[in-house]
Amino acid sequence: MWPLSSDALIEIDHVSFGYDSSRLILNDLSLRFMRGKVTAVLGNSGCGKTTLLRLIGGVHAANAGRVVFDGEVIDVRDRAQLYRLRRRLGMLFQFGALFTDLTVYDNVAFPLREMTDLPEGMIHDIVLMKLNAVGLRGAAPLKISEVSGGMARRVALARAIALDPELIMYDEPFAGLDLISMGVAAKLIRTLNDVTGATSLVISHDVPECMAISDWVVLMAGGGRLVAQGTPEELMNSTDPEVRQFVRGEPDGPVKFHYPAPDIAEDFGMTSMTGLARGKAAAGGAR
Ligand SMILES: Nc1ncnc2c1ncn2[C@@H]1O[C@H](COP(=O)(O)OP(=O)(O)OP(=O)(O)O)[C@@H](O)[C@H]1O
Repeated sequence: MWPLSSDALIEIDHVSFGYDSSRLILNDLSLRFMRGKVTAVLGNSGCGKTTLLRLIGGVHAANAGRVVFDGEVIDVRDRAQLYRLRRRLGMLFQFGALFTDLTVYDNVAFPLREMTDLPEGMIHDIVLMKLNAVGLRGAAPLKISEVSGGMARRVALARAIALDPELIMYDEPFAGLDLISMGVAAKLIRTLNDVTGATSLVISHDVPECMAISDWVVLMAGGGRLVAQGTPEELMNSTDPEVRQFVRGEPDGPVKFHYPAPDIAEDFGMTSMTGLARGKAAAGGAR
């Protein structure tokens, strides 16, 4: 069911965007991210998922259309508005982007010290509370260089929620994690969303994890094209060949293995190939 606009914290309204004029990355894209929900944006590498997060964060301006945050159209030229909106937003980057020389504690304290005038005593309590929420209160004195990749991801999550954001954006939160750490991270995203009442936006390639924790799933393809959206159940049960191929990770389907290329015979200088040879070459994968 297409969500109502009043329930949306973020609205992407007919947005087109390209880093340069020669190629559109997002093409007339319209989406809504609902308050209090976990929405996953899935799609192949390069389809524009991170770009979409950048537009929501006001890093880039849309060439056409509007990005609306809680009823306010984001205007990247309005520094005061951007500062205000970014205060309401927590971002978990692909590889954590932590300060490796600082302790776990100081990493989480960083945004509180930078963005607020809270006394150290209060910062101490908030940091330990956030670390407790991700199960790492005991790791507070460790340096980032001393913790595992999965733990570092959880520290980054504690830091992302330090200022109690209304919107938490996760860029590839499961990348590079082993299966157990992946399950822990996925469960944490869901739990933190529900406990804090935040709205979460997860971009990822990991279909099973996203299906397990999301209320709504958006599937994008190259050129920022929206393939489908719906509940995880709706997408898992979809009969659309493109959706099926993606959610089931099938190698064959409408999404081609080969990047567009000239005819194989032409590339190998075999323009006079027999019909049989052509058939063999095609069976070899030139789909
Ligand atoms: N700063 C930039 N300048 C120019 N082109 C860029 C820039 N950032 C991304 N792109 C291009 O925009 C396209 C979309 O990139 P984007 O990172 O949004 O995709 P993605 O879906 O997040 O990919 P992935 O899943 O691999 O992270 C890609 O073709 C990429 O090369």
